[in-house]
Amino acid sequence: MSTERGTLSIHSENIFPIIKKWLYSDHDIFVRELVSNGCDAITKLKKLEIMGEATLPEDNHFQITVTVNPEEKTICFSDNGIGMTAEEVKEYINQIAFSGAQKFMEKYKDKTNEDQIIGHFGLGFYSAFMVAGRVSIDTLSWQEGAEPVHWESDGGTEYEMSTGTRTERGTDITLYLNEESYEFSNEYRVREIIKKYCSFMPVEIYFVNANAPKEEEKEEVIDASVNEEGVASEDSAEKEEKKEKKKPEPINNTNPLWMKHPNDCTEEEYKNFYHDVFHDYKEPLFWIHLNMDYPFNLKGILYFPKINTEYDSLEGLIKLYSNQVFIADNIKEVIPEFLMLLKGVIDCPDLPLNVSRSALQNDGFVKKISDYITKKVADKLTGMFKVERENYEKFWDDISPFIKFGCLKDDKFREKVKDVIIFKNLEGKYLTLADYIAAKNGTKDTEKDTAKEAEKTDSESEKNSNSETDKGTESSESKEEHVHDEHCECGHDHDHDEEVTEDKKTIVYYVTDEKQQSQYINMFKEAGLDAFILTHNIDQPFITQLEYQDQTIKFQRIDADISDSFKEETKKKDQKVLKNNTEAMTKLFRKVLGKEKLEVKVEKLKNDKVSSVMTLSEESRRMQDMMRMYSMQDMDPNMFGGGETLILNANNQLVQYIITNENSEYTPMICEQLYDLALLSHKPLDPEAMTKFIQRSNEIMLHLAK
Ligand SMILES: Nc1ncnc2c1ncn2[C@@H]1O[C@H](COP(=O)(O)OP(=O)(O)OP(=O)(O)O)[C@@H](O)[C@H]1O
Repeated sequence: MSTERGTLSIHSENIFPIIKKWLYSDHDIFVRELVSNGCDAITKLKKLEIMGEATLPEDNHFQITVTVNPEEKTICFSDNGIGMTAEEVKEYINQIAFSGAQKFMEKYKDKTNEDQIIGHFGLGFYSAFMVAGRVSIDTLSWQEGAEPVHWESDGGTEYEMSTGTRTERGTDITLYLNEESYEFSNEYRVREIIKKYCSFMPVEIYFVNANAPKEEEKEEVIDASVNEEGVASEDSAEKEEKKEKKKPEPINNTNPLWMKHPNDCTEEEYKNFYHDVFHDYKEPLFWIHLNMDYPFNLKGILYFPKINTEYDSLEGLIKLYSNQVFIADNIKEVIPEFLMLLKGVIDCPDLPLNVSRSALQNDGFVKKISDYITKKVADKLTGMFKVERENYEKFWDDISPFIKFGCLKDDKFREKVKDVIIFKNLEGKYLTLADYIAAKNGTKDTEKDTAKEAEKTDSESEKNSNSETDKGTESSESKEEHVHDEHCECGHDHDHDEEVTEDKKTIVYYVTDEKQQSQYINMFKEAGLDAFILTHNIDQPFITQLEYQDQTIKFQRIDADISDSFKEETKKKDQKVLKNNTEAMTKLFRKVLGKEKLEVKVEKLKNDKVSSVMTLSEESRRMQDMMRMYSMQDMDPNMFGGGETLILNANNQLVQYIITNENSEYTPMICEQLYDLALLSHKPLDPEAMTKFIQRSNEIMLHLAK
């Protein structure tokens, strides 16, 4: 073939700077594009062989080799795939590749947000010009009698084509790097990029540094130094064996775990894969192997990481692949937001990744994928609740933040998991809300209902709780919704549209800080009452949602009020005395403490060891919490009604003392101490109050010593 020069079929001379600008943020993507092209070329030839059109030599071994040459500042992508004839180079490179690039540019030139281009897919071969001033192709088609072709272009609109020198089937793409892109001839940089994008590509990838000393040379150097010291060199058999061992290894894993059938994967493999991919030294709690081929193709593994510690950020990592080619991390259009707390891989070859993110948001197909993933996670959880309750409870503290987050974010998910949400009680046992209400109301019927319901939901989910192969999801979903319509998870016999007045609501008590609220916890235990431990930040919005969903329940922190169970039954006569005492003590405490608005109440509590208790109404506390969250501390919490009440126990000796000795010299000191003690078991004292409390405590001891 004589040398042929031509003009590429693009109309804009300025295409390069524009494309470079667009791709500035991730220049390294050209590696993925060129390795993928090699992969495609090999896949095409494999297909031809299967179809009986191509015959390959017996020792054929498909592979891609990436060679960097730091001295010459080049990087070369070599494959032994289908190759191209001169005609094909003209068609595929001169026309298709360049027109693809032009289309890309036309589509995005007016967009100002780089984020809108997802993964920059569809740029292919052209992306080489992002980093190279000159690119050459050396290719030999698989077809018999084909002539090798050499093509090159310096990134303008001109190209040159001539007969090449390649003697083996396949294609070499050589990039002569721009000065600002020399990093891409650095071994470690390129290894890192290949690792990022190509770790799981389906063809073996080898890496070569053309400037590194050859293995034999290295060995000779070692041998020479050993001999100088008079040590006998190894015999040739041993050398051969070593050479065998040193055979180059591919740098990728062509058969990642998610591509295997779930039944063929061992627990150890799942764990190893997790450690390798996510570099998390902790063990994952459990995982879901997604394996679906109808109505869309999706494979993947989702891991539930251990996220219990306060210091861990609640941020997961979901890697998205298309046919084993890495696309991007955490694409929130595909993965439901609340599942971003998980770690995992999703491989979905059908995803339309060459469109903008905003288009993905409205893409029905993407929505289906997202729904499918949500459903699988919900199925796994309901399955575990039913079949592996012990494990489920063991993992609960770790997984509950993300489940609650999911309930807040996703109605469908909440519908599916609402009956398998459990709460730790004061004894450290895990109950559902229905269990708690049933125990409180003295009925056990609802427990049966919940179990039945979970059973129904579960029987529709896959049998194998760790691995599922799915064939359509629609029918089971609609059935599930039907089940939930019939039963209400709250455990009440009622119509949900009915307005329930505040006093008729079932109160669900909870603790937010076991140490701080220990005095109340003890009182609760003594009175045979139960409460849930809800210590996570997410719990507050979560219980607000539960109350909204079920108007018959009301969550109340255990220090919000003094339950009737703590009080002695009082006769009419006693009540009058208590009322008078309350009036007197209110006056006294307001005066001593200088708190004009302080609410004081004298009650007869069963436990006479308890002297004073502080309560803060649930509404006021939630309001204060909210103000704290939005940094509105400067506002006066009393503007929402204060809500703090000091309860004095008329059965306690100390309280009796101040009631009968209002004018004693010790009374003011005792009042202050009782107030601080009550406050202490309710919330931490501010620094000034704490200093005073310590001083006063010392004074009291001094009085004792005298
Ligand atoms: N290594 C190769 N071996 C054989 N043919 C190749 C090779 N690289 C590119 N081609 C041919 O050039 C064409 C254009 O490549 P290009 O990468 O621009 O687009 P693409 O691979 O078709 O799509 P994509 O944009 O998804 O990468 C390919 O379709 C293929 O026919």
